[in-house]
Amino acid sequence: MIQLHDVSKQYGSFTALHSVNLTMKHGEFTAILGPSGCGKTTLLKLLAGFMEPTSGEIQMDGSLVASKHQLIPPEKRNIGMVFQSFALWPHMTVYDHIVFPLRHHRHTQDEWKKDMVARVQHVLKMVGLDQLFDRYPSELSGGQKQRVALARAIAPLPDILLMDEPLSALDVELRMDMRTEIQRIHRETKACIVYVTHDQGEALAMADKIVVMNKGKIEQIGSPEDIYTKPETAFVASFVGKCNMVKGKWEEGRFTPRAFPWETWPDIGVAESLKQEGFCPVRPEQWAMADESGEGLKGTVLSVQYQGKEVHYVIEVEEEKWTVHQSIFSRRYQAGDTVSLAVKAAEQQPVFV
Ligand SMILES: Nc1ncnc2c1ncn2[C@@H]1O[C@H](COP(=O)(O)OP(=O)(O)OP(=O)(O)O)[C@@H](O)[C@H]1O
Repeated sequence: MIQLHDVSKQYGSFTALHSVNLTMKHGEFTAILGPSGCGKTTLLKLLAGFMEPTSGEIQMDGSLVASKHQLIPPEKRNIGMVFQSFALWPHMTVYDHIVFPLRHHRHTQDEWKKDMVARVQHVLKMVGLDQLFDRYPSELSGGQKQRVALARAIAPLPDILLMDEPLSALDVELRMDMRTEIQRIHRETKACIVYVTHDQGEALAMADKIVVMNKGKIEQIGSPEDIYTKPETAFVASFVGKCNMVKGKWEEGRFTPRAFPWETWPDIGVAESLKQEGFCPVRPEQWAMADESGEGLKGTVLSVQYQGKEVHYVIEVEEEKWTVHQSIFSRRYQAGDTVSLAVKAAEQQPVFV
């Protein structure tokens, strides 16, 4: 188990992390999600032991590994690391890359030290590279290089696997394949994975737990479903999935939009904190859209995009622009049409609330 207690990190006078409290359990897949510059890599570097916090403490399995006065270096922690840039050694073959950590990682099991060839073969099979053991990095594709980096990190079976945007250098299709691969490796190794990304799709698809960060602070911690369906702050609502933040007033479990005081909407699972701020976050797929004679708020279609399974509309409602997704089987509208928008009742919502 990893525990961060009130961890802050300053670079000179700039505070990159503000009093972070976080627990990551054995075998848990945690995604650290946030925009560029929010402090994700700083958090990962602290977990790896590349630097010490300015204040606060980090514990691993109950032992103090980092504080202002103490720092257990990376090689003494049972961790593996995978970076966006692969960081492979050009003069070493695939085989050499996997043997290296087995020789040097102080937590490698004795059994594997005795028969490293067998362990390398096993790990290369896990990542689908057993046929390419004698290739050099220059003879591999981007996806294969990332698999080598992954195999090198998991070979000594670390307790903790730290991954910093490991898929961002790969093309879209390969990224999808590698997501499945990483999930399988997680199941097989049962490592505690800390996965840094700014890609919400990646975090929602893979993680057991998502930590959403903004400006060096944690905004929300929760399961992918919780983060998506019950965002607690306006930032989380709009960063994780496109959310329309409708302003208004909550009274007796119903919401009245400020611009349309004659309307009231049901509670579709809105967090208390957002109710207090006077927001109703509505996901693009939570709108029911009808023609201008229908019930609800009136708006004008600004743009229409066909997306295969859905049609994405931007609707102008009282000078605000809202995003609305409708199934391709629903009635189609054109730019310039007047439409009616209502929030679907909870039982009609396409997502769990
Ligand atoms: N060594 C440093 N000295 C000064 N400021 C730094 C240093 N390293 C990072 N920062 C600043 O700290 C903040 C957090 O940086 P960090 O690299 O942790 O962000 P990030 O969320 O990983 O961003 P990205 O997704 O762009 O990699 C940024 O504003 C960055 O400019």
